[in-house]
Amino acid sequence: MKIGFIGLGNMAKAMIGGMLSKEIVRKEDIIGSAKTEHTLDQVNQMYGIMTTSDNQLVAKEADILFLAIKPQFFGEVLPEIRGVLRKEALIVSIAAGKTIADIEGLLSADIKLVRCMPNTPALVGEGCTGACRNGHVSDEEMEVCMKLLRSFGVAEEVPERLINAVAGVSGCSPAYVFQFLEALADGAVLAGMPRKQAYTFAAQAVLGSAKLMLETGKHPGELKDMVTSPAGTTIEGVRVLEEKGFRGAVIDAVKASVEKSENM
Ligand SMILES: NC(=O)C1=CN([C@@H]2O[C@H](COP(=O)(O)OP(=O)(O)OC[C@H]3O[C@@H](n4cnc5c(N)ncnc54)[C@H](O)[C@@H]3O)[C@@H](O)[C@H]2O)C=CC1
Ligand SMILES: O=C(O)[C@@H]1CCC=N1
Repeated sequence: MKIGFIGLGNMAKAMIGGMLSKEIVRKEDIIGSAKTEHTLDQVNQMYGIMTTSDNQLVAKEADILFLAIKPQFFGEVLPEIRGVLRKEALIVSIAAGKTIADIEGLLSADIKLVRCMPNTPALVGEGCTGACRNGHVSDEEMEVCMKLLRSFGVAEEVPERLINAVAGVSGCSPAYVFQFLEALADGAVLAGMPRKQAYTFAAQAVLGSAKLMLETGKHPGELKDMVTSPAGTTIEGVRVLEEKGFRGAVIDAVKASVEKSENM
């Protein structure tokens, strides 16, 4: 099975890195195209996959073709590959904001199409992907696609109406988490900790908290209460975050991302 990537940017590299590390596909089975020589050389050297500037070659070869370009370039790139796609190929778009109807409109209503929303932790096998499909993708074909998406993390099928919510909660949120991590570490630096150590402690605290929630299945409020001793140190910090509108700000950030996806 040949896997094609049109676009070899941050998200494609994370997915390819994740797929190869799980040995779900071999590097010989991946071919990718991008715009600049620099990217083509870089990705070829990083992963040993075949790279080319020829989008049509990738589209012709791929059994599963990932559209990993920015949504703004769909109008330019999709008409370029429309004529060479194989009828049985599965097209998988990872673009924010581009609906199944948009993509069918640019390619053909007859294509087998999956629209998904991954995230960059795919690079370390901890991605999170929501995926939906059009009516031409059979259960068996979807399972093959989901297996590929699961090679770099959690992947679940969702109705298309929830794809923008997936973008908000997991596609975009690594950026919010990194903002939080940077700030958390700054707080530790303010208290005298060396910066490198502060990043390790901040990241491990977030990793451990996420794992604790996933593995215990406990409500986040209950887990918060387990940290928060009466008249203790944590409640002081919790009070400040509530005063500053931390939770409202996070909800608004997700809402803004969802709305941007809707209006792209
Ligand atoms: N970065 C992220 O965290 C996530 C990105 N996405 C989606 O992934 C897609 C790609 O995003 P990024 O990887 O962040 O962008 P990027 O800017 O890092 O990569 C885009 C790639 O497309 C290539 N490209 C540009 N024009 C091209 C053309 N005409 N033909 C072939 N290749 C061309 C560029 O050379 C580059 O390799 C977007 O549609 C985005 O919505 C989805 C989920 C998360
Ligand atoms: O910012 C973006 O548009 C992309 C899509 C989801 C995450 N990054």
